Amino acid sequence: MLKLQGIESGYGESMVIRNVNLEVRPGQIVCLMGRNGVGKSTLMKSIMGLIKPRSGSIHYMDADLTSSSPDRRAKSGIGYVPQGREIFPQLTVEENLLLGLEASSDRRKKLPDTIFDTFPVLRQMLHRKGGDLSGGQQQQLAIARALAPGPQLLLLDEPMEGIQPSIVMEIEAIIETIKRNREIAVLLVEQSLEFATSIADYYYVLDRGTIAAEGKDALLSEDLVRKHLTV
Ligand SMILES: Nc1ncnc2c1ncn2[C@@H]1O[C@H](COP(=O)(O)OP(=O)(O)OP(=O)(O)O)[C@@H](O)[C@H]1O
Repeated sequence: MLKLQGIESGYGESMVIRNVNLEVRPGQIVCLMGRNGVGKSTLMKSIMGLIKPRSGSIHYMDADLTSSSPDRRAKSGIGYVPQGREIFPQLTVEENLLLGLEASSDRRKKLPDTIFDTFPVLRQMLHRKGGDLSGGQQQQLAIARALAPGPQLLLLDEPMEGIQPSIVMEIEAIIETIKRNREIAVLLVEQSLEFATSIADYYYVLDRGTIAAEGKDALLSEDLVRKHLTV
């Protein structure tokens, strides 16, 4: 459903992503791994159109999105949770969630009830300001906001970063539920090898902007981990 071919992108003079080919199939959980600074977030932003690739193509569900705006990509059914969450701290939880609906293709105005079944804590906090939530609750809000318009593909950039272990488990459980239902595909940037290898249908290891390894083996070889993943 998502296919990147020969993607090159970067900032100003510096090229960060080089010749990346990557695919996500319907219902798959695909993990993108790699050390800090290798370009994982840059690749996610390129998929979302927040950075314009210098070459290569991005296809999603038979459409060529290579030159499309971020808004068009979101309306095509790609949800995005950036690293650092980027919720609106001055807006209430409800207002943050309603903003997520802007990305729906059918102009839906009402939040789906399933959002609150998945994230019950958000129902209790509907009228609190986003900025007053804990880090873990903000992450849940960011994921809920991305799910509200009903995407078929969810891009999650390090959702477990900087949150307490009990919430990590909740977020892992949400990703596991998504995997069980197979209705949404996920491209997940994940630092925890243990979780990534337990959940991934397919993985890519990025090193200095290129794909250094890929596959579907649940267990990554020690050699590969030492070469491309350990600090
Ligand atoms: N806005 C920017 N302007 C210029 N260079 C940037 C910008 N954002 C990131 N970079 C550079 O691009 C390279 C890749 O960064 P990126 O954030 O994509 O890596 P990452 O793999 O996601 O790392 P991390 O796990 O630390 O988030 C780094 O060298 C970084 O310094």
